[in-house]
Amino acid sequence: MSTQKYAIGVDYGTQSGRAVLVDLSNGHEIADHVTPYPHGVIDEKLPVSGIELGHDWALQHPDDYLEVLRRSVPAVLQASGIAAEDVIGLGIDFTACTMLPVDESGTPLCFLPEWRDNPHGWVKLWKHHAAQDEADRLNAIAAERGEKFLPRYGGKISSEWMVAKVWQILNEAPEVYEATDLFTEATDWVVSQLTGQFVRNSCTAGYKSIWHKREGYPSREFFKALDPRLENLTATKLRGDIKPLGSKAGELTAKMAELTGLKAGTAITVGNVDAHAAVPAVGVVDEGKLVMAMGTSICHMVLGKEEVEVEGMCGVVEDGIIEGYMGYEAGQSAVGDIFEWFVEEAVPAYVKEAAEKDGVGVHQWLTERAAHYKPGETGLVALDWWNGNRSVLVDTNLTGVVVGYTLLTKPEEMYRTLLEATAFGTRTIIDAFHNNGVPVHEVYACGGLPQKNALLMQIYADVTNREIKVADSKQTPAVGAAMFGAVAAGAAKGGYDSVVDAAKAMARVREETFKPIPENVAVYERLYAEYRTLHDYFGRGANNIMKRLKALKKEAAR
Ligand SMILES: Nc1ncnc2c1ncn2[C@@H]1O[C@H](COP(=O)(O)OP(=O)(O)O)[C@@H](O)[C@H]1O
Ligand SMILES: O=C(CO)[C@@H](O)[C@@H](O)COP(=O)(O)O
Repeated sequence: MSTQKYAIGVDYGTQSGRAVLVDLSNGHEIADHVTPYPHGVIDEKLPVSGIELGHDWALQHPDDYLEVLRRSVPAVLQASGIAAEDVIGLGIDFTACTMLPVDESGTPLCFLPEWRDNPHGWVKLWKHHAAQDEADRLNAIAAERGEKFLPRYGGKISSEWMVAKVWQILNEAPEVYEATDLFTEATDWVVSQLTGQFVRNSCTAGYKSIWHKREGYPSREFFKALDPRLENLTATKLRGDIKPLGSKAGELTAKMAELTGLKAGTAITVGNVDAHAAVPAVGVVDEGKLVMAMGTSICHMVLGKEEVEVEGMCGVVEDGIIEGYMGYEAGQSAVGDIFEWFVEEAVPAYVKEAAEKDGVGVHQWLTERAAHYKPGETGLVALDWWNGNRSVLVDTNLTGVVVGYTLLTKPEEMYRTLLEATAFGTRTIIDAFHNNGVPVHEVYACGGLPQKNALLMQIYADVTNREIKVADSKQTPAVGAAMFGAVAAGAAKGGYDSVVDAAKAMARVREETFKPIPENVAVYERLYAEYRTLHDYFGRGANNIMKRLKALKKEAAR
């Protein structure tokens, strides 16, 4: 056994899961391994039965999560050559609210033949948006009752979150609701598979299940007002101990030790959310610094001392990110996903052929050409609502808009416009925090996008007029998860006693930063004003055309 100690972080993203083995003395990533989910995002048909899913559905297969443990954990152990006894802790982070129904033995209902062909027996992925009716009703009832929790969630509970999703199950498949012993976040379920015991984590409970450190869940009366059948939800199907981030959920079972190659008894920390785990991994453990986890979507995280109200934020949770601070979260529900839509669905054949001929990906081909344009030169501006608007409008029924097309518009101009639109979405969020008592002085970026697209990052620096520091890590959330794993192991075992200590030793950002270019900032101020006009016009009820179009579409599909 060496004195040098390590931890493993496993990051469960939207398309894949990845394990990273991290040196606890300096945060260096010794080995990483990605397992694409065999079933990916299930949004058209159920596996096996081929049963068609409704509009706005997004499911996953829980065995895909175990597959990541089966493949990626042994792979990082093997690649690193580190002895299993020197890996003292493991932490996971996940997309959220990604939830599933399980029976008394903790088995996902979709594993059981009697529920396999019912879409409600499966994991509902964070971006499952088919519980909007329930979310709308929940928000109306909470507002009418003057529920104190509502302002903590920016005035609206999202259809992506636990209660809306549970209520959808109850409404559409009461038999599945009945057969469910627990509704659990996927992050808590995977931890329970590792340790053999079920504990919830305070982060997802706080941000996604309306739980409060001092006040607990909303009252039974509130749930009864939603639906009498939900009156006892929190004491029954949402029951379970809720432990703070970094605490030990349990130890690795012998069965899981065999499956992963780790030692039985390795400390396993409670589950965490991907974006939240990334915050200490870039060294942010105090106020004024906003962290963007940039991938298919963006989560924006910032710490504060006071609890204040910010329009449309996803939530403020005490100790929700770092102990001793109010953790604020906001987000954009599609960013990389919009660029991917463009590349997959809207690019002419000549672009794909040219990219192939040049031996580069379509994103890169478009980006190289888009970089030749100055801000404003495309004559275009867009609203980034391809997957609704998470912050600050909190409305999944909003859709995308591009203004300014002409017969001369080029694909690279459209691509640049989409990059800019997402930057304007982020600017709206930063302004909402900064102008309402949660100052944002510095911006940090992590996730896949900062590594993939420097033009995008420069646009973000120019649009937000803030310098952006980028994580010096390919897998920031996983490194954060490993840090929490090291905290669960504790300093006596070679880990850390707090995540602040872990961050001091292990967090890293690159030296090179993206600095705002004054002449770009000036033009983007003007373009941003145009964006805000469109944003308020289409997003705040002056013209509900997006909703009318969606309603027509639904009617036509019937
Ligand atoms: N060169 C690029 N420029 C901009 N976006 C890109 C580029 N290459 C891939 N993407 C986008 O990156 C997203 C994936 O980001 P990543 O951080 O790897 O995933 P995840 O959010 O699942 O963790 C996809 O939505 C894809 O469209
Ligand atoms: O909503 C949250 C966190 O609160 C994320 O899990 C969700 O946006 C998915 O993130 P990714 O785009 O997969 O990184």
